[in-house]
Amino acid sequence: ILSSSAHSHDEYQKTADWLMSQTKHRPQVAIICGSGLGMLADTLKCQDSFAYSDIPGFPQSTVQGHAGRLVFGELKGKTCVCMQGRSNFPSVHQTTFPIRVFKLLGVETLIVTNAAGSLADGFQPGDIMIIKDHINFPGLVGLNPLCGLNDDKFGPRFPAMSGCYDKGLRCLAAEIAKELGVAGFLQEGVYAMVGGPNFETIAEARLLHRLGVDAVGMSTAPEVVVAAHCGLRVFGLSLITNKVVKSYEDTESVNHEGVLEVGRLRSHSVQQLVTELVGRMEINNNDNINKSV
Ligand SMILES: O=P(O)(O)O[C@@H]1C[C@H](O)[C@@H](CO)O1
Ligand code: HPA
Repeated sequence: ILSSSAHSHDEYQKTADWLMSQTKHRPQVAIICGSGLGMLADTLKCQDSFAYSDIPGFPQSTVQGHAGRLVFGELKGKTCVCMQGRSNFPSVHQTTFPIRVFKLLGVETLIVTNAAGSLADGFQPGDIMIIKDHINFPGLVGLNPLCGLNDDKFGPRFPAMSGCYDKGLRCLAAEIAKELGVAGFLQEGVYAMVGGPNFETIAEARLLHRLGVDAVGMSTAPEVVVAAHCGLRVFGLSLITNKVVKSYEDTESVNHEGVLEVGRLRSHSVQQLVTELVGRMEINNNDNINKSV
């Protein structure tokens, strides 16, 4: 993360141009599939898919449980691009590189999903949390993808982040969850990104709990910051895969395999929820390719 350096506008444009030369799809919605949630990409119709390693300039997936493919296709009548796997730990600039490429492709809405541990007392493993807001701990201490020279073509130097998780989409998702019969394990709350890769100590977990964090993970906030900066509408879901250990009496401990296992158990519901949301969300005409940037 510390060795990050910003990309030039041309680098994003080159990758976007390459993708537009390889696929006829012009996506309106981009979906980042977190750990164990990558199957959504397999359900896209009329797919064109690309290994990250074949896409000029694209960061590689480094997290176990993440496939490392960019998949274009149709979902419920909307053109989507899915990241099947994210790269959590190279640098914040590399991690967020795809977001600006999506903007240049004409995407207007970003959906992010992740696996997270819960701090909130009422949350259980298997719950799905609509992200209401986030605390970007790495960002607060300067590990922020917007650090460095600002690219005014994407957005302002000092962007607002209040309201960066779209309220309309959050309400729509809650309605859909009721209809799908999954409202019983739907939550809404604050996601905190920590730097990882180690899971929290008990003292850290207690601190996060006292700060009002409902769920903690090691991703998502940088992508959302870059998306909000360039004017994308954002919706986020955390799949709660474990309770974060907050007591010295507790003998359980978290591990990544357990995170992936719960991810797999609930992935179908997350997939259904995202699919319906994409189907029902309103999209402005897909005519913003290269307009505001
Ligand atoms: O991409 P996500 O955030 O789902 O990746 C998972 C959750 C944590 O960030 C990390 C450790 O389990 O992997
Ligand atoms: O407990 C956790 N802590 C941090 N990241 C996570 N990702 C899944 N579970 C966790």
